[in-house]
Amino acid sequence: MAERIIRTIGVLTSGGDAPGMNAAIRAVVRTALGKGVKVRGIRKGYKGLLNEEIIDLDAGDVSDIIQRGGTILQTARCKEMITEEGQQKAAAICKKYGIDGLVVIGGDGSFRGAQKLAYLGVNTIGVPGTIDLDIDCTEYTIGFDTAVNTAMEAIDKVRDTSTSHSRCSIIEVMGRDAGYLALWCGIANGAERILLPEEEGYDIEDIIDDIKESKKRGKKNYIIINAEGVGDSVNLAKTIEERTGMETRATILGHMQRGGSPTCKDRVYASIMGSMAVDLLLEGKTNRIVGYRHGEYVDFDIEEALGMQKGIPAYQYEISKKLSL
Ligand SMILES: Nc1ncnc2c1ncn2[C@@H]1O[C@H](COP(=O)(O)OP(=O)(O)OP(=O)(O)O)[C@@H](O)[C@H]1O
Ligand SMILES: O=P(O)(O)OC[C@H]1O[C@](O)(CO)[C@@H](O)[C@@H]1O
Ligand SMILES: [Mg+2]
Repeated sequence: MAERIIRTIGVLTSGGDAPGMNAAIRAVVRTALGKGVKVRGIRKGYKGLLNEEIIDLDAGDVSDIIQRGGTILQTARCKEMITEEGQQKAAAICKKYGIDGLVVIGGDGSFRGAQKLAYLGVNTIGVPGTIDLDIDCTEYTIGFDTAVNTAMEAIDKVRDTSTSHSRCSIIEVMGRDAGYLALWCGIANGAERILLPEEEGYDIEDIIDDIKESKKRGKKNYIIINAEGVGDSVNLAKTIEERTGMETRATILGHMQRGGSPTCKDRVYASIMGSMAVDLLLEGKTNRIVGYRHGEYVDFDIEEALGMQKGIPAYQYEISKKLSL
């Protein structure tokens, strides 16, 4: 591919924040500056781009942020960016500010926006930053490791009190459309059940029979990890208590899962991916996302990346069931 001259790179974070986004921003800024390229930070994702909330970023602006959760640039969800007019306005603003390369740190939705900008002539590279782990072309997304560890630790705590009271606990983890957090917590916390948005409903009778059986076997608790996309944890708790006689509580972990200092893994992967995004732009690439596959950092065409459907690995799900006796 022919080299493109990139003089200014813009960077934004979009969609739900994810621990490690700051490490990625830092890597973009310092890699670009190291190559003599100017960096502009765009606040609040596409919303900030459309409102021209654009600042210059220097090496010092990203000091002391690698260990911080959230995103110093802030983030947003922006309906206007989904419209053609919004996309054209966004591309025109990039041109106005001399942004000839843009690094978009976010999830699948954010990449759709990046793709539209690429079609409108702004060179874009996506860096996967989402706690949902729901981008098929990459085995890793920034933030998942921190979020899953945060959820796991919280669930351990709920289990302590659940066991003490011989209760059933339904613990709702994030994931509107993606069940990876639920699956991993289910395995890591040794849950009796995992309810996933990828499945078509669940069999309440089977759960009730299983709880009754487990009570007979003398089990001291019954842990159900429920993904946000399945939801309705409070009503499910009421039904279970009424039908089994086992005291049941629902705990919705909520946004605490998205915060906190990133793990080592999130910091390191974010640093490498952020840096690689700049290298790809400088190599003349556009409309691509960075990924991690089979032990290597790779890049994919956005179209191809978003075309892949990420399902829950059936074998892993089966194992979670086998282990939850
Ligand atoms: N089809 C689309 N075309 C253009 N822009 C889009 C499109 N879909 C989403 N976006 C933009 O990307 C933003 C973020 O998308 P979304 O809310 O799906 O989060 P995400 O990037 O998938 O992250 P996460 O799922 O981790 O929260 C949207 O608010 C919107 O501005
Ligand atoms: O914070 P919001 O906008 O309610 O978004 C919640 C959604 O974002 C995610 O946390 C991903 O960022 C999903 O797991 C969740 O469904
Ligand atoms: Mg998403």
